[in-house]
Amino acid sequence: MRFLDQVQAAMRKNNSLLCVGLDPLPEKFPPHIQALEQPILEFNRFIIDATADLVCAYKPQAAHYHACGAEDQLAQTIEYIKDNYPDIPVILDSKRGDIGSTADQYATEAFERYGADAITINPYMGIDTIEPFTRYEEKGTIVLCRTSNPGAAAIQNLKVGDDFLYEVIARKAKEEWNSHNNLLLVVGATNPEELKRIRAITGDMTFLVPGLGAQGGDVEATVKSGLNSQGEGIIVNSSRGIIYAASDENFAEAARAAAIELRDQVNQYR
Ligand SMILES: O=C(O)c1cc(=O)[nH]c(=O)n1[C@@H]1O[C@H](COP(=O)(O)O)[C@@H](O)[C@H]1O
Repeated sequence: MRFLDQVQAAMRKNNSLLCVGLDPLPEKFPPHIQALEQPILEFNRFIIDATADLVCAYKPQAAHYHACGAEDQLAQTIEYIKDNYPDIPVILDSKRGDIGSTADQYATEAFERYGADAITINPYMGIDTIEPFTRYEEKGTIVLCRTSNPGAAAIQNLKVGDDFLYEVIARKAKEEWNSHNNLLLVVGATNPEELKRIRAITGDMTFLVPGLGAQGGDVEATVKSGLNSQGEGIIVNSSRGIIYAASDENFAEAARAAAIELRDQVNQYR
């Protein structure tokens, strides 16, 4: 099934626009998990089992695995989701971007080595660096448009003629880069005004919206600015706010409670 169909089916089945980010930091795990041979995999399994009926996607963040040499646990985490919760798509967040021949390798890594259903990429280098991902028609390619971080505006809100740079990206994504109908955009929840402008440019395109929870994005403003005409079109991510809701032996129950709370807050404004 194509990524966009998968994510929409999961949104409807679980009545949820929530994506849980799997951003492991072993020092934040409860001691009994830290002591295990594969702590990241075990931690992720608990989080996944506790939240799989509450989400429309999972998003492992690649640097959190690469930094501690845990690529095998990233692969096993994705395998675990595929084996146990095949209806929930996996977004590999690695924000790739390089010349075409190198991008080919990044696409092979994400989609074939890890079996991810979608990847985040950086569009800075242009169409020939995006195409190696979008040519995997069943997969989702999620392009950074207006990111959630404090420094984003200094670049992404530069004026290009009458438009902001992020608006140029949004327009190109819709009109030039989406020939396989499998492109999405990253738009941070910390910027509801920008989210509204990008929605106006892109029609019903789907966005990955990180920045709620730890980064302080406003749920009501995010949902009201981001929804498409179907009352969907946003995959709302929270990582730390859910997976580190508690760091004692009840961490999985706490993660579940935090996921329910955010899912319900989002649904309240749909
Ligand atoms: O592409 C992303 O996922 C992303 C884009 C963006 O603009 N801002 C952003 O925070 N992210 C990622 O989303 C996650 C947010 O984590 P929390 O702030 O803990 O919810 C991290 O994995 C970030 O790398």
